[in-house]
Amino acid sequence: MPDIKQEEEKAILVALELPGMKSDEVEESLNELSGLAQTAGAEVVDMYVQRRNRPDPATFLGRGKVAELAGVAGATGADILICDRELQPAQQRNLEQELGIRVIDRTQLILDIFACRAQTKEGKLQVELAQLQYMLPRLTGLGTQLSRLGGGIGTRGPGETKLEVDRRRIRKRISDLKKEIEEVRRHRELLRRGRKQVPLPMVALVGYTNAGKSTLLNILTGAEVLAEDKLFATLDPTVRGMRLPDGDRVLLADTVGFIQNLPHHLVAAFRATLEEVVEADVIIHVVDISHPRAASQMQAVEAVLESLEVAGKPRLTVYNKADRLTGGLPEDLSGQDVADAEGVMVSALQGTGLNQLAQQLSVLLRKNRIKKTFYIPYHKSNLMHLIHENGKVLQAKHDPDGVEVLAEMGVVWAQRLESKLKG
Ligand SMILES: Nc1nc2c(ncn2[C@@H]2O[C@H](COP(=O)(O)OP(=O)(O)OP(=O)(O)O)[C@@H](O)[C@H]2O)c(=O)[nH]1
Ligand SMILES: [Mg+2]
Repeated sequence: MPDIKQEEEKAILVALELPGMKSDEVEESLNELSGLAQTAGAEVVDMYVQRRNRPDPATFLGRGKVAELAGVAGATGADILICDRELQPAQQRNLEQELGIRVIDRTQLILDIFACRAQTKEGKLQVELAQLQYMLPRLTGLGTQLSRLGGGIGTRGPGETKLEVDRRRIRKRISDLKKEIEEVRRHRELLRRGRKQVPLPMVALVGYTNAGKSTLLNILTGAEVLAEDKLFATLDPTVRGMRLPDGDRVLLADTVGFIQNLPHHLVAAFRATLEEVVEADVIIHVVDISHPRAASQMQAVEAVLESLEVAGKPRLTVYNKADRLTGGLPEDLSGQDVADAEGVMVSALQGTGLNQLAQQLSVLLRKNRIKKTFYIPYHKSNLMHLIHENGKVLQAKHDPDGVEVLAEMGVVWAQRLESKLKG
């Protein structure tokens, strides 16, 4: 088949170092942006960090830097400038005007990657929704997102009327998309309920993008999820069964990778993809222990887990890519950090440490499953579903007012049931 791929776009990357930021963190974030740009198919021709007290309200970067970049853009034949921070619509427009090339920010870049990678219907709908929501407030005045890319004569953008039509169309599409997503979600909810009939514990693999979650899922379950050295290889959740050494079966769910500075509305858009995490009984946090910024990646993941309100769930930390640890632990991670977290070292690639992983998972599940007797009065018998969905009934004794149930279920659910019985 002929290769019809377009020539790679040439990209210049810029970041601002504002007061209070650490140089090496700005640098690392810029490197990550470079990885994202390459994932999106761009060739990075230059990277800049500018120190400033605050972003220039009109052009984000300072005057001098803008002039310098205009020269660089000409000399390198760059097509696009990517900023490692969310740009105001006006800043974006002004920069484009002054540089004469396309300007986007980290959010748009991530959205672009998501757009290329989403496989399922739900994933695609979510990406489109996030893109439109991002675009809507940016549709203002001269030179809009929809029209300004023409170049040359006639690039002055549509008049207000056309703009209003565009806005209305986009709002309509947004509301249609929301309905469609709701539809798909209901369907997934049914699937999930189906899974709960078989009361298997759900274990969610979470972690920074590229940590090796999909590779781990594949080797543990024999699945064939695309795993590659690109950021955001996985956008759609995959769930597979896995048998633990003691015979227990669990469901293992792969999830979308997290990343630093992932804008809030993006996290919201992908909430559905993260439902597996919210629903999970146990969370496995996969860490790329060979990454120089392993500790700050762990913190970024922690922050997302907190925002999903699942930070308190039973947790296992898996330090992956142990095969690449030739020179000791990454610089920002102390041995103590590793020792403190309940964790296990593995190499998903070479298949080492997997037995310990399975064993620790068994222990964790046992520890967090308890047998307990509840008295459920008939007027609260709707609460029985909590047991049926999240555990099993071992014995039941009826009397005129209710039923005494001996149940085996996860601690989390047992606590929830108890508080509902009291309240
Ligand atoms: N050396 C080494 N490489 C690994 C290991 N596990 C995964 N990788 C590589 O790391 C890269 C990313 O792996 P994935 O499994 O796609 O990572 P992921 O966490 O699913 O990434 P996203 O879906 O993008 O969030 C791939 O090139 C893997 O081959 C490991 O134990 N050792
Ligand atoms: Mg993956």
